[in-house]
Amino acid sequence: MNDEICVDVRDLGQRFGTMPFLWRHVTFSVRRGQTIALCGRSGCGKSTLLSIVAGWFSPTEGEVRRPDKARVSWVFQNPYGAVYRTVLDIAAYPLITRGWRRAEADAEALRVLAEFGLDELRDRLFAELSGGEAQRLMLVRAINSKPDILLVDEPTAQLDSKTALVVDDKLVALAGRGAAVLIATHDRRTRESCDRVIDLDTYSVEEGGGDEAT
Ligand SMILES: Nc1ncnc2c1ncn2[C@@H]1O[C@H](COP(=O)(O)OP(=O)(O)OP(=O)(O)O)[C@@H](O)[C@H]1O
Repeated sequence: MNDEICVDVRDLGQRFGTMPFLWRHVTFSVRRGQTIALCGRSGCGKSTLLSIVAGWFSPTEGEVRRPDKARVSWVFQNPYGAVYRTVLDIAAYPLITRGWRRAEADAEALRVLAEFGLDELRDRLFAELSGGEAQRLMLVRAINSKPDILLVDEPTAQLDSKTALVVDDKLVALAGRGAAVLIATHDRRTRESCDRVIDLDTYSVEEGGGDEAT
């Protein structure tokens, strides 16, 4: 696995209208294999930064560089769409779009669903899932799209602590398979599982996860 830079954030600043800047001069890069936690109080702009990295809108200042053809996948707090499709359909879909045959895609999707404790829900409609189940399903879908860059917003917010640990482990494992992973989180354990913590409140960077950056 190479350690190519997948996300290169240079001197980023964001404000909405005449509001004060959420943050300015934010600079960091994420290599394949790295996990980064974005932290800070509610409203400090974690989701906004993820959206800019995803390319959904241009920042007020600075730029985000990504390698050409990098595959970006995201798991956001409120997953829209797919409400009347089944769990298995949603999990298998990214494999089918990558050229897998239906039966093989279903088998692989079921395998990953089982890792997240969701295989018994295979025939449920998305609309019938709890918040935590829906969040985990969107994570399975993102993993099955084999992203170079995975952006995740509050992956453990709606989960019990045991399930949250499983999700933290999966995110680290995905990075281990060569993805650059950025996670917006309030969860101390998620933060501790990451290689680096970026605190958007104070805008500071801490290597090695763990203690709160001050
Ligand atoms: N398109 C927009 N127009 C105006 N204001 C916005 C827009 N998007 C976000 N904001 C504001 O920018 C601030 C940062 O929002 P954001 O959702 O990024 O915060 P967050 O750190 O992810 O919060 P939380 O931890 O509660 O999810 C908030 O005050 C929000 O209301």
